[in-house]
Formats: sequence, structure tokens, C-alpha cells
Amino acid sequence: MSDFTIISDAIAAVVGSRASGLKVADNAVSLMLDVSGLNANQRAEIEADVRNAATQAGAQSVRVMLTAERITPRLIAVASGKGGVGKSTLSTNLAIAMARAGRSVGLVDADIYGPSQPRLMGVEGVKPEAEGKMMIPVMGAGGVPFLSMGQLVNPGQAIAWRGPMAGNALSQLVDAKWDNVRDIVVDMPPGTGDIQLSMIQKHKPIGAVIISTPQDLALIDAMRAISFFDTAKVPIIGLVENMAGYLCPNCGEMSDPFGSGGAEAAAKELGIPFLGRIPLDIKIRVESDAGTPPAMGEGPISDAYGAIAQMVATWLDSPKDNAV
Ligand SMILES: Nc1ncnc2c1ncn2[C@@H]1O[C@H](COP(=O)(O)OP(=O)(O)OP(=O)(O)O)[C@@H](O)[C@H]1O
Repeated sequence: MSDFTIISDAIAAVVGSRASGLKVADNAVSLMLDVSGLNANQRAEIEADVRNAATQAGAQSVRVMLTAERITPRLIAVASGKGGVGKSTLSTNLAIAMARAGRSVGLVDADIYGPSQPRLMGVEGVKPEAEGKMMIPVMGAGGVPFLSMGQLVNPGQAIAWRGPMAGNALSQLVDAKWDNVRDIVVDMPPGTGDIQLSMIQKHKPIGAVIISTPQDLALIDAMRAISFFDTAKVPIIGLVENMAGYLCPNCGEMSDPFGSGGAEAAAKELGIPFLGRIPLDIKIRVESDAGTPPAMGEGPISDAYGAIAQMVATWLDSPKDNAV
């Protein structure tokens, strides 16, 4: 067998058809490696695998050029019928849990009423750089690239916006230099008005995750959000119940200050998936506010976000009519 065939077979054995343009001259190897859809860690790993395989097959130097097709990220809207139910906290932790599971995911804070994500992502005050007219996402907690309305405007300035302005501002965040990010979790403004409608009409999300607390009144608002996305023909990925049970740090007893199970029952009634339940736990607020959201750590809370991320990932990977 020629050196070329030995090296080519060794590379194909580790990366299949991702390698192309292989050249071998005097044991110096060069090739192109398609890294579309892989995150930064996976890119580094696959490149190292190729280098090892080529070296073990006899190459003395290996030059690898990474290439990736430009992909348009899919948007996952995280929405709630009303404010204060934990939508931003879920968005951050969902994105981090998805990234931990090896997915190439970004986060956009589209909540013009109170962009809180820069703090949760540990990048408060960090201004994104631009390449031409394109913003470059900043690297946030858990290695998740991130952009926020709070980086576009001063606090309070966006409150007076009408729908089209909000839609245009979202364009700046979504049409940024996301490189190989496949999915972007979008923290939507709470509610179901003109602003939210403009945003989803302009940037149709592939699906929506709705979050609610267990009280009846909150669930009525969540139902409104669900029918809002239904009307806009955005599929519902599922419903999350937040603040669903309180574990007393002193006596260890579990209580349900806002009730529990209401969201699961509502999801069943509506025929939409129930994605999981996050307890009321002060650690969630403290760690999120400190820019180290609990999904980055270990334990039951991190596991709960991980399980929701897994369900969202399964939904994204399942065949669907509106797949991009
Ligand atoms: N499961 C939880 N346990 C304890 N605190 C929580 C939990 N979920 C959210 N919080 C806290 O509740 C407050 C509101 O949460 P968050 O900002 O995520 O809500 P929101 O729905 O995005 O609100 P807004 O409508 O203002 O955007 C925050 O202080 C957050 O840390």
C-alpha cells in the first residue's frame, strides 16, 4: 500500500467523510476537515484525532484546515404568559445544560423590559465587539456564546419601543456572527403582545418552551402563551413548571407554597409535553445572580435542568415538517 492510502485510510477511520483534499508529499500531510455543527471542544477533539491518526500512520507533519458551512441557527423561544416566573433563569440554565450535553448552542436575551441575562451569564458590562456590521457574541457562563438587548441599549430605553423596533433589534442579535452555533435559546419578553408577535413573525422560532409557576392564575397566563404560539404556528416543545416545591434548608421538609403538579396536569389536558419541574430553591437565585448558574454544577438542580435540556434536544433531533 502507498503512504497516501495508509494515511488516507487511517484518517477516514476516525473522521469518515469529514476529511477532504488530502495531500501527502514526503510524509508531510495536509487536508481539510469539515467541522460543521461541532462546538469548540468537539472541533479541537476531532482535529487532535486526525493528527494522531495521521502521525501513527507515518506522517511527520500534519496541516489541518478547518472548514464549516455557514448555518442559520434555529431559534428556541423561552416564553411565559407573565413576568417573574423564572423565564430568564430557565433560559440561561437550559442553554448551559444543552452545551454541557455537547450541543452547539447560544443564548439571546430578547427581554427588552428587563434584560437580566448579562448578570446571569457572568458578563455584566462586557460589550460585544463587531466585525463590520455584525456583532460578535461574547462568551458567557458555561462556554455559551451570548448576546443581549442590554448590550444594545441603555436600561429603560427600550421600554417605549413598538413591535417593529423590537423586531429589528432582535435581528441584530440573531444575525450576528454565531459561526457554527446550531441552536439559539431566546429569552423572550414576558407576555403575548405586539412586541412578542413582531419578534416571532420576523424570526420564526423552530419551537417554544413555556414556563409557568404552579398557581392557577399563572397557569391561565401560560395557557394564553401557548395559544399565542399556536396561532403564530410555532410548535410548542413543552411546558416547564418552576418553583414547584420548597425544600426547607432547616428541617429538610418539602412543602408546596405555590401548589405543585398544576403545570403537568395542564400540559396533559392540552396534549403538549411536560418537560419537567424545577424546585423553589434559594441556591438557584444566589448562584444565577453570581453568574454561575446551577446548571454548571452538580446535584439535583443541575440534573433537573439537564433532564429538561435532554427533552428539548430530543425534540430538536426528531423529524419535523418545519425543520430548517
Ligand atoms: N426555581 C427557583 N427557585 C428560586 N428562585 C428562582 C427560581 N426561578 C427563578 N428564581 C428567581 O426568581 C426571580 C425571577 O426570575 P427570572 O428573572 O428568571 O424571571 P423572569 O420570568 O425572567 O422575569 P422577567 O419577567 O422579569 O423577565 C429571580 O430573582 C430568580 O433568581
